[in-house]
Amino acid sequence: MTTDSAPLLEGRDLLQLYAAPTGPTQALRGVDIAVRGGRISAVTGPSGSGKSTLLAVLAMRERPAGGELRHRGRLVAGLSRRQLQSLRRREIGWVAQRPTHSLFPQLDALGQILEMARLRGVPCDDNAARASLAEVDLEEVARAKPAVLSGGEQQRLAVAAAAVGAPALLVADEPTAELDDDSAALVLRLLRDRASQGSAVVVATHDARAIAAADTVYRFRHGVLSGSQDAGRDHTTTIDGQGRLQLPPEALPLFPDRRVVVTVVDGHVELRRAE
Ligand SMILES: Nc1ncnc2c1ncn2[C@@H]1O[C@H](COP(=O)(O)OP(=O)(O)OP(=O)(O)O)[C@@H](O)[C@H]1O
Repeated sequence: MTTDSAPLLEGRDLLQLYAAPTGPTQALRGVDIAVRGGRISAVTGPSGSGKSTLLAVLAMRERPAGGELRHRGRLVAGLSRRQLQSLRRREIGWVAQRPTHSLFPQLDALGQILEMARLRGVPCDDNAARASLAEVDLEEVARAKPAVLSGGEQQRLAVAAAAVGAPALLVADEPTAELDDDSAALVLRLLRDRASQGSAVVVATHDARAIAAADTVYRFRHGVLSGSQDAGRDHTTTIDGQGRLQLPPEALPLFPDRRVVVTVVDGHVELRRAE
């Protein structure tokens, strides 16, 4: 398990470029990030802001065009293809934005779990695999292949498979996007369980349910990390006669132009940046 003092992954000045008809798109522009075991990190921001790109770089599916990524202190760029392949297979769980992209089309749900365990070198028999499916309420489709599952079932299966054996790094792109509240709660509980077993969990998300479940929220804008916030820090403040309140200093970078959308939900108030 990675402790708080030693990040599992450290990205410095990460840059990613993609070719586009109008010239290169800078999908990541100088991103610094440290990812630690035992925590859920949520990466959020508008569509096209670079969330998926960051996840692909952190999961070592893409090499950054610039900057450096270290894994347990070691430069990822210095790993051989074989080392990288073995690291990805054994230590990194990946849930693609389209869940079928991280599933084996020819295997049924039970087979997905067993195959992932085999690749990862984790002991797993049929009973253990069925227990993994039960965590996301998929026991009844144990013999179904991805093509016949609903979008939400595919998504839950992709998360369950990626989470087999609590990999050191578990990266999931929009893991709750297709899910109703009950299913989202199962997935978020599973992610929390793996974090408590030591996994560093990183999700890209627009989903308030996933953001609320995270320990740290990173906010992205135009490929730049515009702020981060640790959960669980309560601040007591007063509201004046006109309804004004003072935000804590660390909340201010979340509202660079000082415009805020205020929503009253279920007896509490949410503040978010006006887009
Ligand atoms: N393979 C690619 N080729 C070319 N451009 C790409 C590629 N992948 C991403 N981009 C561009 O890079 C930028 C960041 O995209 P990315 O998918 O990382 O954003 P995102 O925040 O995950 O968006 P969404 O919330 O819509 O999934 C966008 O401008 C996108 O068009």
